[in-house]
Amino acid sequence: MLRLDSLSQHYGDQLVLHDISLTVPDGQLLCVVGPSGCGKSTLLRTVAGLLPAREGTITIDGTPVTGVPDRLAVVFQDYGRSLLPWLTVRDNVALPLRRQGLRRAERRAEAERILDRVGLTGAARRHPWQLSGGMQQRVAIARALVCRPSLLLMDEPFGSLDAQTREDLEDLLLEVHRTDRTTIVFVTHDIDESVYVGDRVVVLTPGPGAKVALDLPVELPCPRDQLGTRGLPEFAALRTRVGRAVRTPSPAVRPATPSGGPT
Ligand SMILES: Nc1ncnc2c1ncn2[C@@H]1O[C@H](COP(=O)(O)OP(=O)(O)OP(=O)(O)O)[C@@H](O)[C@H]1O
Repeated sequence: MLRLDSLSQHYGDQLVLHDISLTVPDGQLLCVVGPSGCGKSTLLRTVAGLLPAREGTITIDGTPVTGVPDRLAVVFQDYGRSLLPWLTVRDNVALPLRRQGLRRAERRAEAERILDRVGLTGAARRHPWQLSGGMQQRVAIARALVCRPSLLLMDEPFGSLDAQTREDLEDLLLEVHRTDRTTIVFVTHDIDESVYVGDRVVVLTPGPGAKVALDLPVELPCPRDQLGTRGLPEFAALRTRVGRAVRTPSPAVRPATPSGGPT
């Protein structure tokens, strides 16, 4: 379980996040949305242990986050810079396995297994620059999954992809999540995307000093379907609530209880 207690964050004297408390139960896919510049990426960087919390605490299964936690993986929007161009796709994906002491053949076999899973069978020997943007982001997702993370942080991972590729990768993410039940914190500025992929959507107020404006369970039927789910009246109602919260921030609300598990 990921838990944020009264978390505040600053850059120098600039207050970015103020008094954020959230509990994310194991296996939940939590989406975080909010106006540009409110501090969504800062929140993820703090949870990832890349920035020390200025005030408050973050714990994972009761252990305080004081550096980059074990079994954490992060996927960023900028796949072009996160993959190493001189390595093959397979070796990019296998890279995190070096720390686990596996032999090269074992690392490669595991990487190929994950590549099959993300729909990149046959791409193992190519280089990232020989792939489309969507394929490169699939490689980045495969690399994040190869160590079987217990917590996956995603920072606008599909933000620079075209609409069709984005939908394909949203469905890939949902499929992976349905199978692995990894806890995922997914930052997006896309309100529809947050409702489509999330078990729960948290909206932050504009900064400085962003707080939780809305904490909303998403109780849409699973498995989700791009046309069917987005056509549901419940989807439209949730999207409207999230959209209103993004545009007209309401006073901070109490966080959802841990019992609000995955749908
Ligand atoms: N390394 C940094 N040093 C100083 N200020 C920073 C740094 N990174 C971000 N900021 C500032 O902190 C605030 C929050 O930035 P952050 O990137 O977390 O917001 P965001 O909600 O993810 O934005 P966007 O939706 O546009 O990606 C902004 O005012 C930004 O300018």
